[in-house]
Amino acid sequence: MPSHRTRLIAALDTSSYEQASRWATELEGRVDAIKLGLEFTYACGLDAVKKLSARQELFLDLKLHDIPNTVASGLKALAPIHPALMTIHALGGPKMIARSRAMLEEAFEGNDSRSRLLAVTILTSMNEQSLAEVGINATPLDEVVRLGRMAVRSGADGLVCSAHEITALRDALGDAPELVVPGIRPAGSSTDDQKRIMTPAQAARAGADWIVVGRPITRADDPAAAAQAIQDELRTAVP
Ligand SMILES: O=c1ccn([C@@H]2O[C@H](COP(=O)(O)O)[C@@H](O)[C@H]2O)c(=O)[nH]1
Repeated sequence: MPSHRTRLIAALDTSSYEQASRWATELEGRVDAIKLGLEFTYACGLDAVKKLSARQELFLDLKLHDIPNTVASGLKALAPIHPALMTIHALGGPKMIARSRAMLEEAFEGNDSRSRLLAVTILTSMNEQSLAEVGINATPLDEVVRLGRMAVRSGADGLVCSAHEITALRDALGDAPELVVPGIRPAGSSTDDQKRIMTPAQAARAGADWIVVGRPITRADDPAAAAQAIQDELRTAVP
């Protein structure tokens, strides 16, 4: 059983700067980082991302997926925001991942706190059937481990995966890659569009470095209390 602390990231998915700012304020001290993604960034822009992340650690989840030069150049443009974590899609392949990592090393010039590169494996909204729909005839588990090995070998600092794949990824890759885990649902909450889900406690016991929780926090009547309940669950899950 893992002994390290699983940290909580709140996904602030909204197109409203005021709403995101309210959540960030309410959640300060109750979450370990905030995640801003496509909705907020496209609607509010990168200056708003920078402003909102001034007080808290930032996971900038833009899931870049393009040819190697375009993705690496995109990351270079994002580097001045200095997110702790940024995402690209593992399916972009080894050259795209290697160029991205090299670009981050260059942009941060050996700075120990450079942004860390996460490769998204298989989205947690997909199951075996959805993989078959895009022509991948494999289980999510096998596909995540296959992509995870390739991504880490190519330079990813960590992976985005579901909690169901953590044990297999640790067996294959050891403790070093940072595993960031969305698809988290406290017992009894709506699954929404997520398919490969686990509770915060289950993900912590499996060894997640970070869990990502959006709607169970942001749609709660009291987001701060919802986040605190998840932190309490994480703390008691692992002795
Ligand atoms: O495979 C993935 C990759 C990223 N996400 C992101 O995490 C949050 C989850 O939000 P919930 O409201 O808790 O479902 C969301 O921002 C996704 O873009 C993911 O869910 N799965």
